[in-house]
Amino acid sequence: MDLQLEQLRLDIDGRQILRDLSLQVGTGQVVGLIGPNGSGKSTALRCVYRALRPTAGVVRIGATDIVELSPRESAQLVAAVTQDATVELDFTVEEVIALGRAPYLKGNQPLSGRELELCATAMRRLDVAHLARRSITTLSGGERQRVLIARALVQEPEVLVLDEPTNHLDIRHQIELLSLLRGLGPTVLVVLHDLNLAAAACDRLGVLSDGSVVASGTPQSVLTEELLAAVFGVQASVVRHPLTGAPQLLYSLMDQTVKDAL
Ligand SMILES: Nc1ncnc2c1ncn2[C@@H]1O[C@H](COP(=O)(O)OP(=O)(O)OP(=O)(O)O)[C@@H](O)[C@H]1O
Repeated sequence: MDLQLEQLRLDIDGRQILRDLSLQVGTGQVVGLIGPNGSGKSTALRCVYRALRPTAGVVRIGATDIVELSPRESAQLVAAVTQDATVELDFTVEEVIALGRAPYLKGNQPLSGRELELCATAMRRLDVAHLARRSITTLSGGERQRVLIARALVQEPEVLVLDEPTNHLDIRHQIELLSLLRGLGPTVLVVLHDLNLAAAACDRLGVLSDGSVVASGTPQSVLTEELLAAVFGVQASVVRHPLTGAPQLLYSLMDQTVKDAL
């Protein structure tokens, strides 16, 4: 199903954090949300997984306004991998991943054979099968991140939102994760800071600045030297990846000549 953010506005303590934010993610597409620190990326995602209710505007999945859904219905449609997910309880990795099925289970109903296979497949895809019996509290940041993504996959959502999922991951796992997102099935909205990885992994990008989408489209159309200067305040040269043709950015460190040019 497609995901639509329609004219979202969010005010906190009299300050507009999101202003008329509109963005569309087509069914099965991977759309990257990029923008400087504090531009509203995490806040926009929070509106999608209902941690925040916008002051105005609508988030739709297919034809459904998500505020009309029960928490269980919503958890069947949207899975979120967030920065602030805390897993303090002393659960094993396989128990944490199995929790992804909670929106479908009643009471203490055990997982079916199909659900156990789903968990095993997600563990293999995220390279955490060897950690199955370990306590989640003993994992490294990157291992833990991969477990939380496996749990989100097990949820079989229509829409998957991820907030900087490559944080903590080494470069191999960053590339593996972003490659995985592309063939996954659900509609994906992902916040990324690494613009080169965003260009490689996403069908489209939405650029946030000061709570609004200031540009959206293919990475090629969005990642221009002018936009990078105007929105991020950096001077970058845009070249083509020699194998894929995706835009890739080469940055210059800021000496006075560069600062003067911006
Ligand atoms: N609960 C809150 N109370 C007050 N201000 C908030 C709250 N949540 C977010 N903000 C402010 O809203 C703005 C957008 O925050 P948000 O976390 O969405 O930005 P971001 O684009 O995800 O930033 P980053 O790249 O640094 O993670 C920031 O200025 C932040 O300080």
